[in-house]
Amino acid sequence: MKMALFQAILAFVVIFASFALYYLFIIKYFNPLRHIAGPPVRTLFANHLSAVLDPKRTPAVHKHLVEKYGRSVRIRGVGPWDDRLLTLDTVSLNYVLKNSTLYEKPWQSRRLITSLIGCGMLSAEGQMHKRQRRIATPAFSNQNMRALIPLVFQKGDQLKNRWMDIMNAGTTEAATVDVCQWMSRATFDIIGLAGFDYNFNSIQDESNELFLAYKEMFDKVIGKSTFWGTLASVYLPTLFKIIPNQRSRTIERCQAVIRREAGNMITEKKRKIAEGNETGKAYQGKDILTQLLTSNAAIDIPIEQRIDDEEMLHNINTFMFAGSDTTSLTVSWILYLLTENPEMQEHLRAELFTVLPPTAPTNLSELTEEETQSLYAEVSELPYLHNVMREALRLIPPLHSTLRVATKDDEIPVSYPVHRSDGSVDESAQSIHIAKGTFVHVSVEAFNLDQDVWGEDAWSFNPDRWDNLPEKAREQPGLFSNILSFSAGPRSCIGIRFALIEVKTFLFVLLTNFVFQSGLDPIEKINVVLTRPFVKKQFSKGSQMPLIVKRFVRMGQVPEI
Ligand code: HEM
Repeated sequence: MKMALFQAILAFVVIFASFALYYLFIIKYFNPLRHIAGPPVRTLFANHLSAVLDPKRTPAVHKHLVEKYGRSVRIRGVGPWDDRLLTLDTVSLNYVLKNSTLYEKPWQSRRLITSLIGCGMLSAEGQMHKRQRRIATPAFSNQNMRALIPLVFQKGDQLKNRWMDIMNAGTTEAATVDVCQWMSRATFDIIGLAGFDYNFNSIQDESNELFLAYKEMFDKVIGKSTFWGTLASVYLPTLFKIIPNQRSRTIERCQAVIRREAGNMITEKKRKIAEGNETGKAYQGKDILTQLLTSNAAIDIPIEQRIDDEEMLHNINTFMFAGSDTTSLTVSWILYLLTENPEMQEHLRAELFTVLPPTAPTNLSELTEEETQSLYAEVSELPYLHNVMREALRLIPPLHSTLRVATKDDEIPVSYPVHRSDGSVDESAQSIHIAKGTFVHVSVEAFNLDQDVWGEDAWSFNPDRWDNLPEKAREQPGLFSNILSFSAGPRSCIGIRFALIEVKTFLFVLLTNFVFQSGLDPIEKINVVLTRPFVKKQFSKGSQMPLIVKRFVRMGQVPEI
């Protein structure tokens, strides 16, 4: 008996050791990427992840990599078994993003997303993703997005009034405001109402249980997680089920609240739709959930193409996750960039006032629906506002980079010479051979900041560049304005129009009422799932962007009391 046990343990140790040896020392010699040049790896477990993911370093790192190793670079991922391709070649990037069945999101990123928000559109793959995207697409139509505009103005007003209250409570006309936190509350409110007809009311008061559950899950778990903690949760999920830690307990607790509340939303909506069908007065809900349920029930959708309540719930979570912080960060970074460039802030404010009728009420949400639509139509056409927005999205894309994995052996086309690991340069290379299972690192930021494309000043904030783009930049593929901030191809951002309405409306409302100035604390960019602002040396306090906000008084106008 003892002998058998000893043999079993020995066999386990031998098998484990063989696997470890194979993954640590041998597998890399089978990876075709070994022929591609890349930066050295100094120790067995060293990697290049922080160098290519830290937005404080990446512009210089990418520049250095291109100069030294060309535009197709082999980098080291988590360990020696994970040599990946970092491509800074537009043709390769375009190919990878457009061929989304060949280049999927890796199971590791999908497991991480799924563990938080379920298998909705962000993490689903294959037929499941196609089905979900098809059902959701009508909800993001132009018409539905137009219907959103009055709501965004209303939330813009609420935020403005809260800030006015903060100023009125103080002795001066200025206050230090954590723009990032407030914007996050505003975008939560909007996605709650526009997405599910659910009022988080978080601009007014942060006590809603569902709001707190989302906030806690996203802020405390994502915003403060460590690299190794995240890695452990991806590779050893069962371990945390058996021995839960604080992170897994928080997620479980928050998810229970979310499941209960989101489940109620689905049941209630279905009831309203069914009631409308019975009474012949079709339910007119304009929110995304109603649209999803309606398009899911459309007669031209075959039964097997429909999504069930569980997937519906995962997509509610997905919209909360994908549709709130991305937009609030965009507005926050724009305001930050405008504090760094006060003359641009003034120029933009002057432009915004050109479309604000002098007779307009202080609260623009008091305008009629028609007036609001026509005001937004003018706002959306303002050229400098558009330039400021796309320049900020170019310079600080909320999603710094993303990852894809090859689902079979493939040849990725290239448009630049390929540097080989033996030091030679293959000027006539047409493609790079990539093995099934290899990761491709897609750097959104590197694409947007490429000096070869955008010019020497590519790393600086210059909204005027959009009036005279270099030809190379004009030829860049991308879903929006030749940049990659909303990605490209079948997995690109479905909420882009939603986001643009929010960003422009908030800038309009806030900049016509306030002047923004840098706070006392220096802000830095840190990549925690998204590129977030932190006060320097205050990482443990979570993402924040304290700016000085002053009431803007137009000449001849008396400030509100
Ligand atoms: C400025 C704001 C936004 C930015 C910069 C942004 C950016 C992106 C990017 C880069 C992706 C691709 C992710 C990847 O490849 O891993 C994406 C996907 C997605 N976004 Fe956005 N997004 C924004 C706002 C929104 C909003 C407001 C919504 C919803 C209301 C939304 C919903 C989604 C969804 C559902 C996906 C997954 C699409 C799919 O895989 O088919 N996003 N977004």
